[in-house]
Amino acid sequence: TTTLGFVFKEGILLAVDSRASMGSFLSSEQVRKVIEINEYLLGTMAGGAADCQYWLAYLANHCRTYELKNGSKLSVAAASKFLQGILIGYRNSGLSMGCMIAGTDTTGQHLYYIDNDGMRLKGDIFSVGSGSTYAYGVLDNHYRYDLSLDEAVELGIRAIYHATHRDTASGGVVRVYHIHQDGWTKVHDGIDVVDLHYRFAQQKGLVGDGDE
Ligand SMILES: C#CCCCC(=O)N[C@@H](Cc1ccccc1)C(=O)N[C@@H](CC(C)C)B(O)O
Repeated sequence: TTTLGFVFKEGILLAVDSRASMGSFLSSEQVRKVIEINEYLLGTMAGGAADCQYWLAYLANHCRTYELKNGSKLSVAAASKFLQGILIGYRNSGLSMGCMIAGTDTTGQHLYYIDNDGMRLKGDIFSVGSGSTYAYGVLDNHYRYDLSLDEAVELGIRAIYHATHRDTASGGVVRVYHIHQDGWTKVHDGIDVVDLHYRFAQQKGLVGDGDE
């Protein structure tokens, strides 16, 4: 998996791949690694598919229950802290989860990283998953706070593409979400990384894919 998120002047950009694997076996190219917790919160998944799916759905349920009971929404900080509390409770029990919780609330847009150790970090740029080192190479090189939405989308796509090219556990399609003050918008629901490969190869003037 390669997932990434960064804060920029127009909000937060999230981009993920869609591959699931079990060792060298490719179990899916269509996983949805961004969970739409509600219209103002998104979660990303990396690590154990079952662990991520279950606990992010559990968080979504908690957010909805809280809203119905209290007539107000949980902040991004509170929602991410709730997940952290669960993972702390299951420390050393074998959960494998590297998640981001990103969203908008009355104080603006916020991005958190949470993992199975119970680590919770607020930040401006994260990449999580087996391909994250490759994505950071692209992100750390080209990130600017002042990116326009189109530039941010382009950067997210490129960073995920390069990670899927080098990391065998990442691949499939790229999904991109934009979080802004009114909630989130799905920008791309599945760009095939093979198409991106040949598009970028063309731009580089590589006729084939480099191994003629
Ligand atoms: C579909 C299916 C089976 C998925 C098995 C399964 O969880 N694979 C994991 C890798 C893993 C993790 C821990 C133990 C073993 C195997 C996987 O593909 N994780 C990706 C993200 C999830 C959300 C799809 B990514 O992190 O590579």
